[in-house]
Amino acid sequence: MLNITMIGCGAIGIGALELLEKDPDLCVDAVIVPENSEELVRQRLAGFVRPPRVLTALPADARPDLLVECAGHRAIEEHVLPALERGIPCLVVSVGALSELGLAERLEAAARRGGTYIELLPGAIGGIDALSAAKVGGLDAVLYVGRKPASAWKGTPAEQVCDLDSISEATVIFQGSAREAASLYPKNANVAATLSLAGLGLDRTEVQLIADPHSSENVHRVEARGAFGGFEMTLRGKPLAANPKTSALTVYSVVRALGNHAHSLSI
Ligand SMILES: NC(=O)C1=CN([C@@H]2O[C@H](COP(=O)(O)OP(=O)(O)OC[C@H]3O[C@@H](n4cnc5c(N)ncnc54)[C@H](OP(=O)(O)O)[C@@H]3O)[C@@H](O)[C@H]2O)C=CC1
Ligand SMILES: O=C([O-])CC(=O)C(=O)O
Repeated sequence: MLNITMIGCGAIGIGALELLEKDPDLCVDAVIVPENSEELVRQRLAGFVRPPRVLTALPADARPDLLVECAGHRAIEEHVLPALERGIPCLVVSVGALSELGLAERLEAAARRGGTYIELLPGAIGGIDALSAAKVGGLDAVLYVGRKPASAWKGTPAEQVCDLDSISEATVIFQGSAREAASLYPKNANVAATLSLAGLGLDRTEVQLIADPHSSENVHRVEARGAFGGFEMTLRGKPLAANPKTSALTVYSVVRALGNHAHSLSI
């Protein structure tokens, strides 16, 4: 049985914990959350058959088989980097954080020093296997179009581009490189960053972001061309009720990745 520590217990964390309870090969033994939400999370987990311990940091003597991050960019600095240094393998869902200059290299160096590895999860997007395989042969162009309900862009620079409450048509709120997209829209940068890391990098991956008052889904479209040929993919993700900015597929991606580490046959 794999012993897992999870960082963060919000929309993705709770969703994943509910599904993982049914897997006899996995045990989420502890969740790490900020100090001020410790009690609330303990209450949320009270109904679980095997409620994980709620902690604010990984104890010095803890040695989980895997640490899975479902928390946010700050948690990578606070928890993932030190865990890698200690030799604990880490799975990361806040891939957008790796758009920060130098962070990917620091994570890689920490994992090398710890003799372990860090795995970036596909989360809300699919086709990462095909894109990163295509990269081996050489990619010419990658375009990512992210379309979300207008309300999902509240609290972002999209508010300066249009009136999100009154637009009647789908409106392009950003067009540029994945690097610019990540700096302007850090909380929506996970898919763009994942595609960039798998493919052409942050500067050569083109991004278009759309606020769509008629959409109730997070729609991710990817087009790629290269020596392999080409592919076009549209993924229409249902948002999680607990956090509409996050697609439900992200929860399933976490559960799949953990299962793949525990089961004898994986795909
Ligand atoms: N790769 C992908 O495709 C996707 C990635 N994501 C990323 O996944 C992450 C989680 O998303 P989601 O669950 O929807 O977000 P939520 O806001 O619902 O949950 C985040 C949880 O992490 C906790 N947390 C925040 N900072 C820290 C920290 N430093 N240490 C420990 N716990 C912390 C929060 O606690 P508190 O409530 O106290 O702040 C909360 O419990 C986000 O970074 C998001 O950007 C999301 C969607 C897709
Ligand atoms: O659809 C999602 O879950 C999240 C998303 O677009 C992103 O963070 O890039």
